[in-house]
Amino acid sequence: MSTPQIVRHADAAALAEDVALRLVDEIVRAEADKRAFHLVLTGGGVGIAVLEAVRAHSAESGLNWSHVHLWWGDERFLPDKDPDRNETQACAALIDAIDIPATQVHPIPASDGMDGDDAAHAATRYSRELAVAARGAGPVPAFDVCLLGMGPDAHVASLFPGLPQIDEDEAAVAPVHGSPKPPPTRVTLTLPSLNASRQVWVLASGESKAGAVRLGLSGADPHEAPVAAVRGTDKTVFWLDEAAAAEL
Ligand SMILES: O=C1O[C@H](COP(=O)(O)O)[C@@H](O)[C@H](O)[C@H]1O
Repeated sequence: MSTPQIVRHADAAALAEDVALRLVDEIVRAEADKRAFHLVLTGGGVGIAVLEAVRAHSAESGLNWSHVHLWWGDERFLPDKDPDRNETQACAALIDAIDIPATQVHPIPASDGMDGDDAAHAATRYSRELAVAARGAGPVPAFDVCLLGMGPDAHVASLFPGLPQIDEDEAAVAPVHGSPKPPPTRVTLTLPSLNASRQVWVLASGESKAGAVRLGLSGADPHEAPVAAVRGTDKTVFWLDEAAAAEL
């Protein structure tokens, strides 16, 4: 488990641009090393802004996506193509514009998919897909980079303060009911899955996130501030703008 590093930028635009450039570097390095690159995507304002910036750099540089796998840290359990699904937003921001094999895009099932509106079944289905990709090396692949937006309440993925999923240590993926942020039903990777990532990148911009950033970096109880518990095996980076860093 790694000690968090902090990278500060003037504003959200500069933050998204820098994260996008670093991500492109990581993808290029994996290609040079001839290895697959497993990337966990996030929803939320900065997370989607990062994907838009990656799209621009991908087009400029002719980035090769053939070795990249895209996963999601959480999903709002809504029908396919619903504009509030993290997948729908990621497709509009990036995925529809890149040449990536469809079999390497791994969305969390929608509420009108094979499992109907049963979020528990959807979570089980996703954990099976992760296990297959891990090829026996564990319940999930060792993700190369895990992007995590963070709410003002210090939630990451769909691990919310006061909800039980933070303590889930067996299932790789969990259903969430009664989320304080709409929609109430979600599906989330659990803490052991997120923390199997080589690099965890927490993205936060704006003054509403300043208190949560402070908690995330000061050893707070993960039941009150789930962001305090996410750490990569090699590296953890909190990418902040000045407003989000104001209480450090
Ligand atoms: O609902 C969600 O919100 C968070 C953060 O969103 P933001 O707009 O406050 O940045 C995101 O991390 C999560 O993936 C998503 O489902």
